[in-house]
Amino acid sequence: MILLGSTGSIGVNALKIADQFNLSVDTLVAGRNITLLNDQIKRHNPKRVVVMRQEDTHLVNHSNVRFGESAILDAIEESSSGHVVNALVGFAGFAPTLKALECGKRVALANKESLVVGGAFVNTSNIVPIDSEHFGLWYLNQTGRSISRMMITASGGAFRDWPLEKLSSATLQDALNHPNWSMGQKITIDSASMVNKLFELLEARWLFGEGEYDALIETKSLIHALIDYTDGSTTAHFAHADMRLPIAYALMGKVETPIVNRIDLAQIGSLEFRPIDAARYPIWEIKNDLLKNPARGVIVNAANEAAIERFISGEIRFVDISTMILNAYNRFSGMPESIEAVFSLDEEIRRYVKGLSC
Ligand SMILES: NC(=O)C1=CN([C@@H]2O[C@H](COP(=O)(O)OP(=O)(O)OC[C@H]3O[C@@H](n4cnc5c(N)ncnc54)[C@H](OP(=O)(O)O)[C@@H]3O)[C@@H](O)[C@H]2O)C=CC1
Ligand SMILES: CC(=O)[C@@H](O)[C@H](O)COP(=O)(O)O
Ligand SMILES: [Mn+2]
Repeated sequence: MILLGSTGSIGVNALKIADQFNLSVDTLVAGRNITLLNDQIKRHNPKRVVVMRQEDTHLVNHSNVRFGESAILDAIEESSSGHVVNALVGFAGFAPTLKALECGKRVALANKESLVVGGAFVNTSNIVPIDSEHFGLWYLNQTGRSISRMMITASGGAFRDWPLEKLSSATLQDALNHPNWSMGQKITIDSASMVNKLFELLEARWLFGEGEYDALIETKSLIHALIDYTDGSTTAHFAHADMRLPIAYALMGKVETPIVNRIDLAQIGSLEFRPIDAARYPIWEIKNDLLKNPARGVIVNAANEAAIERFISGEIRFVDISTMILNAYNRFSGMPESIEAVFSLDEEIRRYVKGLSC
């Protein structure tokens, strides 16, 4: 496999599955964590390595090391492996997804931003999602029965139990305190604002087609997806919160050995469900409009990434992230009609959000 983002949360879990099932690792792509990358190189012996910055290349223990965005695209093209795992974070993952598909490779896609910004322009038949909710929907959706609605669950994120009036003082450290999952910084912030769930609804729309999609909070993250059938029954996908399960399926298609322990419901005792409230999660206001106009995902994504950058640098508050996304969403009414337009709209919106005052 060609593993993009090997040193991140998904990348590390993908290599655990590679270890468990003896899968070969052809290419490793990482950002700045060169110490971990060197450990991975020693263990998995890839043919080529790409890192983010030129100044880090001499620190990498490999004879074929390159750096930067275009080196990632070259590595995908050169590799004889037919499998790309895209675990890069953010819009930076979009061009590699396009390149992998263009080269006819199968993409195990954790980088949900690729579908959020460009779902209208990619053929998803060569994409397998690495996302617990979409894995759950896929897992349930093997019956051929007539479906009336697909539901995904949200944990509610770091602030689900905070008094609303305290949210304006939330710090970066507070936002990173996810109740159930251990993940990278950006997606953990997206969970706290509920942007992650908005993205996942779009992701589901592109992967499974038009239909009714919604989300609700399940506070323990033990149920990941539910399917309502036309006959009135509902099925739910339960599994412990561990990404090795979706990753194993995305890498191998079929899994017949235990990946996670089964859930003991008697020990769990109870589950709690809550609706997603727009007073706590203001971006939820645009859910229905966005699902009707999914190509507008690029606006939300660019505004979100630009606002998160400002939040991390201490320039704006956590609550300003949602305000800035809504501002951009209302200001830019257009919809991209090509991949080129996705890239230019992305840039335009980032510039706009960087200039917003709050
Ligand atoms: N974590 C999870 O459980 C889930 C994540 N996802 C999605 O998967 C994607 C990855 O998430 P996650 O693993 O949590 O994120 P992390 O931040 O943990 O990992 C991101 C990875 O990308 C690398 N990277 C970042 N920028 C660059 C760049 N410019 N060039 C090369 N490498 C780069 C990082 O390198 P380094 O660390 O070395 O700097 C790291 O290896 C996101 O889109 C997320 O939404 C989806 C479902 C679940
Ligand atoms: C592990 C995974 O799939 C994440 O996308 C998870 O769903 C994030 O948690 P939230 O439910 O809090 O968004
Ligand atoms: Mn998810």
